Amino acid sequence: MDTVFIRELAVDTVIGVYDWEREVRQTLLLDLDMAWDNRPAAAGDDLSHALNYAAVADRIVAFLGGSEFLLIETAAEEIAALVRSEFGVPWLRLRLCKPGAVAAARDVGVVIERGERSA
Ligand SMILES: Nc1nc2c(c(=O)[nH]1)N=C([C@H](O)[C@@H](O)CO)CN2
Repeated sequence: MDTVFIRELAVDTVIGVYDWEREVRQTLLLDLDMAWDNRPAAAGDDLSHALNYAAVADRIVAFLGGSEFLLIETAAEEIAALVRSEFGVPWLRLRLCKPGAVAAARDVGVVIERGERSA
């Protein structure tokens, strides 16, 4: 299966378990790989058959930007469910990063895979 991807999508949101984190907005970075058969879009040179990465990115920014999750695990799970249900994506891998959350680390985060990836 082909993929359509998004790299380092930056979204400001309320996220975190500590009291101070409920009072500020922090930037999360998202990498997303989505299984999609790209041949119909290519054959017709037609966006209507493509998985529109701009539409997916806009939806994630709107959803995550308006959310107030405690854990990045929960945010990742909800984003994965939304992308799969609203865009018909059969499989995805989502990496959600919270840069700066651990002072001595460049980055921390989670990676999840959901759905079935056909050959
Ligand atoms: N596995 C996780 N560990 C931690 C999370 C999280 O969302 N998932 N969150 C925090 C705090 O909010 C932290 O980011 C504050 O710096 C700690 N550990």
